[in-house]
Amino acid sequence: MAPHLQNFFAYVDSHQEGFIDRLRKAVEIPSVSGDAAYRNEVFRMGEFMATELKKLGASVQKRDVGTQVLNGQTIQLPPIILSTYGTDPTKKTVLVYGHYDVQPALKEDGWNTEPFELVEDAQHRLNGRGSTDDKGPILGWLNVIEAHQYLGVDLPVNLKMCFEGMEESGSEGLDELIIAEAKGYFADVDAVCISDNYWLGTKKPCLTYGLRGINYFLLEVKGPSRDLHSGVFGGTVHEPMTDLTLLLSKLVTPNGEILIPGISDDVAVVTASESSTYNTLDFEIGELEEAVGSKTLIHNTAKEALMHRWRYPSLSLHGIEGAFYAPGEKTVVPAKVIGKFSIRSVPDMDPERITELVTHYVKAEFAKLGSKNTISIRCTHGAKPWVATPNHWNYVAAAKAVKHVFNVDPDYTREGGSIPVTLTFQDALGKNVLLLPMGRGDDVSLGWTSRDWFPRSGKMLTDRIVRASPGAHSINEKLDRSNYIEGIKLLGAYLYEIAAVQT
Ligand SMILES: C[C@H](N)C(=O)N[C@@H](Cc1c[nH]cn1)C(=O)O
Ligand SMILES: [Zn+2]
Ligand SMILES: [Zn+2]
Repeated sequence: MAPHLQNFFAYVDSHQEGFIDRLRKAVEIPSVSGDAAYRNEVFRMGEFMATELKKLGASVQKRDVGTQVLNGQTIQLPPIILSTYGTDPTKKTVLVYGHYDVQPALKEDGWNTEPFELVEDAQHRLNGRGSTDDKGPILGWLNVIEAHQYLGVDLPVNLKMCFEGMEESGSEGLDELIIAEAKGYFADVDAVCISDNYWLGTKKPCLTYGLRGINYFLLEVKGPSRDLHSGVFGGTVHEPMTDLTLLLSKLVTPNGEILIPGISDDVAVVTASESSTYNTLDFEIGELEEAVGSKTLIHNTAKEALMHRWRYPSLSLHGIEGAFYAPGEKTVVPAKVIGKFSIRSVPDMDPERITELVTHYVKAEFAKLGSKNTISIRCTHGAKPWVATPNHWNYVAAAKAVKHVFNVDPDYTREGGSIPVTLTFQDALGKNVLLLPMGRGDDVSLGWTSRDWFPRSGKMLTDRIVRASPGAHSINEKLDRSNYIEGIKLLGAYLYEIAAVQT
């Protein structure tokens, strides 16, 4: 290995605590983008990123992208941070993207530790909301810059950084900014790297070349003007919950088959070459069971399961706002309920077509009920699916970096989640996009959001939590210390390989 990389790796190894401290400060800011009550915290996190970048000597622009309506209020969108480190025209320019907002988290959801405190446990897991998604990875880039400054070595490439505070809530404002700046701020970008996903399993690194899209729906059923007593009014009114649960049951079968006519018409057919890519993956069905924390998988083989995670659409029911869920036996008839569900889409599905099909179907099914309640359905945010060809020099460089750090060749994976901006970068800038994950597959496995699932049994709740896997959007999100530290090395090594690779 080249001496500059050896020195860089040694520096990272011996400065772990400082890097963890930076992550600790970031996790302590509850930058939840999906709740208006936390909007100041998202701004505070944006300020934290800007300050850290300026301290490292990077130039920083905080771009205001306007307002949004959330929880019935019009509120300011958090800034998009555009930062530049190095402007040497003889070097390649790499654009890195990540997000500084997080999913919601409450201790009473079943977290073992305070979600907005970074707590290292006996297995050297750094627990805390945003540790892996996506504060650890974005700070990884800053740590790479800091290490080079201390070593007195220039970065081998110019870095452009784009950090947003709305990724978990539809990336509002970002597409427009990228399109507007494609020939401006982003004009000299040679390749794009996003570290905001996870290894397939827990041991082997991967490079990711595909994501599913998402259409998120709110289905509201309204009836009485106020909540009612079921003893007084039960049997006399059309109950919104009855209508809603029936409609939700018409969306998907327990085997995951989506019931909306026409929804799968545009799904790309599996070619023989695509099918063969699943045969070489280092992944067992048992790993998925372990990640899920139960033996409740729909499919029997790893190949089938991964295909349904990566390249077929899925429909998930997320929750019902307005429904009674607290402990106790309240005999309420909720007056208005909002069902929440989303469809993960794949090539060649189109978000607008999906919304059309869903809206038409839900309204037609509602009409069959003969209910006098009213419904409204809307898609709150959408993202298109994305697939790249992983033989580009961007991927070649990343594979070499993986080899330097982990001494293995990476797996090539797709991902079931969504990062709305990926396709925009690819299309608007016309550049290759690589996903280079830092965290492990079990950072993201869904643990039980126990408050909703086991609302009435404290005992059962505890039993479940003990067995639950950690989760990026669920309880006990974590980033293993070694993934953070080796991940910093990986990001740095990637920049060296980008500088060296033939284009
Ligand atoms: C893969 C990425 N780290 C992620 O978690 N993306 C989210 C994006 C999203 C969309 N609606 C809400 N969040 C995801 O795939 O759920
Ligand atoms: Zn993320
Ligand atoms: Zn996320």
